[in-house]
Amino acid sequence: MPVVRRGRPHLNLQLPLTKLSHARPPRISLPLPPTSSTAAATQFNWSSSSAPISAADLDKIQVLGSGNGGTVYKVRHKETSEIYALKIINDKSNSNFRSQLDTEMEILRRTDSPHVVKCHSIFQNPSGEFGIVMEYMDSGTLENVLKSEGAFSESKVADIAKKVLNGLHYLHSHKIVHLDIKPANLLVNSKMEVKIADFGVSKILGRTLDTCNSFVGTCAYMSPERLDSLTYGENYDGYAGDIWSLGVTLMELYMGQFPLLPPGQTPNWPTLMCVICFSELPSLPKGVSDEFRNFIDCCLQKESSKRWSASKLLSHPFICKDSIIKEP
Ligand SMILES: Nc1ncnc2c1ncn2[C@@H]1O[C@H](COP(=O)(O)OP(=O)(O)OP(=O)(O)O)[C@@H](O)[C@H]1O
Repeated sequence: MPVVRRGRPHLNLQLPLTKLSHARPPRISLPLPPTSSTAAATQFNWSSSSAPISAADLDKIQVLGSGNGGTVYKVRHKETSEIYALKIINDKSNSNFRSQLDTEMEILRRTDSPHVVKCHSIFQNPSGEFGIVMEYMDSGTLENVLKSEGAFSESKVADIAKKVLNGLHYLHSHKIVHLDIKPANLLVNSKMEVKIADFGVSKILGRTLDTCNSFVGTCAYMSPERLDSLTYGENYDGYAGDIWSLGVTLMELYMGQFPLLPPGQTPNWPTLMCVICFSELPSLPKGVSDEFRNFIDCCLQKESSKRWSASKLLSHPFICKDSIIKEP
């Protein structure tokens, strides 16, 4: 793969528009079961062992990273020696923050898919901090793998696409929209499993055809209808928004750099807006298969209704063509 990852722009943009802040979103009404009280969040446990995991059961080994939501540690269970990732979140006692945190925890509680990072337990410390005990993904994020190993081959991108699409199909069929699909939110392990993580801005929709109106997520991966609410209106199809973000993500994995801007160009709001909403999108370089090119076209349709759904994309020849592309 000749593409070298050069001058990748910083993608977590700080925008002057309050609507596009990467911070947790404004309060949203969600059709959640009655679990949003602190008592409900105090202790949840999914592990097969009967005893719930709490902070006292875990030794911190190292910090894995920190984001807007909190700090993630690699931890070891004192009794079983099992390794987990523990996300510690301070309850900021802010209703918007708390509402979205409840959603994130509710999604983690509800989901059980090999393509979504597994949550084993959620607890709350007496100090008010929340702890989310997740499966540990030992190769980190796809963003980090890209940084350290460079661009992926087409067949690897197809494999990743299939895994992420399975995860999105699972989420979408459970009426969950992720809203922040990007390499930094896709975790990998040494078995080459790829799992969707970080539901910090996600939503649970009441009905399949519900639309979204939250303006959070990482804007470089946002679809035209999310970026340009003046033209497209305030409501959008969050499912189709996730498919757009997947298309940008897969192009980035193949090209080794953020694909919608020339190498080295720092993304800023007007440039992204021009490229994503008003210009012809940059395409994949020469040499890729027709199936790959067509797959990306199906994801990056500017009109959201023309984008393929996750379930339809799972039958696209790019995903089902193991026999066509062979690793050298
Ligand atoms: N289950 C996990 N296994 C291994 N590493 C993880 C796991 N979850 C998170 N990490 C690491 O911790 C980092 C921080 O994750 P976190 O979800 O808190 O924030 P983020 O995605 O970077 O930011 P934000 O929440 O602001 O979007 C990730 O970038 C990743 O490197």
